[in-house]
Amino acid sequence: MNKLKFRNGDEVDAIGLGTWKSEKGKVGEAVKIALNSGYRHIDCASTYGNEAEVGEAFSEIFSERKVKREDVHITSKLWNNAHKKEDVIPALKQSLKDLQLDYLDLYLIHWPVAFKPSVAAPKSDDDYLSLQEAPIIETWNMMLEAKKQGLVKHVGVSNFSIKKLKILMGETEEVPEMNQVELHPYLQQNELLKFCKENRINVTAFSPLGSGDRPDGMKADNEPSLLENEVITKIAKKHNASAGQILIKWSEYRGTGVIPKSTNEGRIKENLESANIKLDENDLKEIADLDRHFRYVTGEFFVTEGNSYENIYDD
Ligand SMILES: NC(=O)C1=CN([C@@H]2O[C@H](COP(=O)(O)OP(=O)(O)OC[C@H]3O[C@@H](n4cnc5c(N)ncnc54)[C@H](OP(=O)(O)O)[C@@H]3O)[C@@H](O)[C@H]2O)C=CC1
Ligand SMILES: CCCCCC/C=C/C=O
Repeated sequence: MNKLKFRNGDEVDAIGLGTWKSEKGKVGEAVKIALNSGYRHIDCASTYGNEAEVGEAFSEIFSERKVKREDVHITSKLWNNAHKKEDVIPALKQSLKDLQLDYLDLYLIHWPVAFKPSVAAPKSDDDYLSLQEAPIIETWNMMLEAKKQGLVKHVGVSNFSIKKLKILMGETEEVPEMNQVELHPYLQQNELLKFCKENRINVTAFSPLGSGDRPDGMKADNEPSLLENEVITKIAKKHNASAGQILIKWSEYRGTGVIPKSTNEGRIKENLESANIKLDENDLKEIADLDRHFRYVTGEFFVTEGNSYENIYDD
C-alpha cells in the first residue's frame, strides 16, 4: 500500500478507517476488526461521540500485543468549541483519555470555524466566537505547543481552503503537516492538491465513498451517487472489484490518504484490499472526467443567518 511521508520522515499507510457515524456498540468492534485485518491508520474525532469506545478497542488490542501501539497511526481532531487558546490542550487531553493513549500521531483543527465553548452545534450567530476572540493563529500555536509537549507527533488542519492555508502559513514558522478534506471523483480539488504538494502538506481524502450514511438533514435533494456511478461500476466490473474499492484505489493513485468508514466486517476488509487493485491510464482518464465540484459535506450545518462563515471553502 502507498504511504504518506511527513516532513520528519514518519510514514502513515494511505488507507485508514473512518469512524464518523460509526454507532456506539459497533465502532469498537469495527476498530478491532480493522486492526486485526491489517489496518494501521484510524481516523477519530471528539465530535464523533464514540472515542471512549474506540479507546476500549485500542486498549484491548494493544494489551494483547499482536498489534503494537507504535505501529498504528491514530488521528483525532479539535472540535470547533475548543479553539480558544486555553481550551486546546484540555480538549486534546480529553481525547487522549477517551482513546486511552499517551500520544496521538496526528491532531487536526477540525474546521476553520470557532464556536463558543458551551456550544456543540450552533443555532444562531450568538453561538460563534469572533476572529478577535479566537484568532486561528492562536489556536494553531497551541497545536504546536501540544507537539512540543509530546502529546502529538504531527499537527494539521481539516477543511482548510488555499486562502485559509495561506493566511495561516503567513503567520507561522511551522506550517500544517496535513489537510484533511473532502475528495472523490465528483470533487477532485486539483488546485488544492497541487498547492498542498508544493508546500509539503499531506492531504487525506474524507467521504471518499460519498458519505451515504449521513443523516437526511445533511443531505441535498437528489444527490448524485458515487457508488452507483456508471463509469465507476464499469471500471469495477472490469477489475472484478467493487465500486468502493475503485474509489479508494483512485485516492491512493492521487497520492492522498483515504479513510473510508465502515462498521461492516466484509466492507472493512474489502476496503483495505483495494490496495491490491491496479487501475490503468484509461480508467484514470475516465474518472478524471467525472469532476463536477460536488460536495456531500457542505458545512451548511455551521451556517446561521448572518454569521461570517457562510463560505467556509472560499470557493
Ligand atoms: N474532517 C472532516 O471534517 C471529516 C472527516 N471525515 C472522516 O472521513 C471518514 C469517511 O467519510 P464518511 O463521511 O464517513 O463517508 P464514506 O464516504 O466513507 O462513506 C461511508 C458509507 O459508505 C458505506 N460503505 C463503506 N464501505 C463500503 C463499500 N465498500 N461499498 C459500499 N458501501 C460502503 C458505509 O456503510 P457501512 O458502515 O454499513 O459499511 C457508510 O454508509 C469519516 O468516517 C471520518 O472519519 C468525514 C467527513 C468530514
Ligand atoms: C456533531 C457532529 C457534526 C459533524 C459535522 C461535520 C463533521 C463531519 C466529520 O468530520
